[in-house]
Amino acid sequence: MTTPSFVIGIAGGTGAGKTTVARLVARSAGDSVTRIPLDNYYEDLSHLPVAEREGINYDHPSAFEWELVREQVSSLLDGTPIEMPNYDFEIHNRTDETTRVEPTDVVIVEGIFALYDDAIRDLCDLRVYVETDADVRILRRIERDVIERGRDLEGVIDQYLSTVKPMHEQFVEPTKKHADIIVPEGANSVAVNLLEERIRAEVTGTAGDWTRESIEEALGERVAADPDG
Ligand SMILES: Nc1ncnc2c1ncn2[C@@H]1O[C@H](COP(=O)(O)OP(=O)(O)O)[C@@H](O)[C@H]1O
Ligand SMILES: Nc1ccn([C@@H]2O[C@H](COP(=O)(O)O)[C@@H](O)[C@H]2O)c(=O)n1
Repeated sequence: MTTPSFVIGIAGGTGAGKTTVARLVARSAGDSVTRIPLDNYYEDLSHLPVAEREGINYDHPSAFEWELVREQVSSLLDGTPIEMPNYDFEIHNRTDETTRVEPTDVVIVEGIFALYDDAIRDLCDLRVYVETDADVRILRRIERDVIERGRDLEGVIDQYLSTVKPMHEQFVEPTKKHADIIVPEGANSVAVNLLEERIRAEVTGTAGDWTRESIEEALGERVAADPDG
């Protein structure tokens, strides 16, 4: 394993296709990639009855245990395994089990707020925002929440209008400005192939960042010095 790992943050609205992109990209790199879904880091709400947990705003940044996210991503980058929490959407809480995650060459942090927290964003080497129209996202979400997350149609619509949509506009969408790459629609084969290529280069040690010297070499001409450098 290379140390430090290469960290990719994949953000975007609910239903945009973040998980799909992360899974497709991770699939091609096998054991060299670890996926850290931010959903696993919703605050532990065991002290609240289920009925009260149903009413929580899960689209506000304060719903997440950021300290634990920072601590666990940093541990992986230091080469230390973590016990990642597991989340159950049907009971709106973590389960009693955790998943042991070993450090790997590439770590993908994925979730609506993957580009929100300054510290997590700073740990990312590549920041991706998956952008999909709101109407497509809500249609995808209705299907997924009813089939996979034990929700009913009325509940999904109420939640969308009361919290998901306004929080997306206030907190999620503005993080797009931090992205290096914007991926349209989710499973976009061109974007997924490019990300796979980049991961392959990281894993095989053939990736490189532009430096003034390498830009000059590529362009065959002198470039202005970086005022910060
Ligand atoms: N390009 C695409 N075209 C059609 N459906 C897609 C595409 N990308 C993702 N999906 C589907 O959209 C749904 C939501 O995707 P998911 O990755 O779970 O979104 P997110 O993690 O952003 O909430 C899934 O059923 C997924 O298969
Ligand atoms: N108990 C919960 C926790 C979260 N949500 C919703 O999940 C969405 C984020 O997950 P995506 O896979 O869609 O990115 C977020 O919009 C929360 O509203 C929930 O419904 N219940």
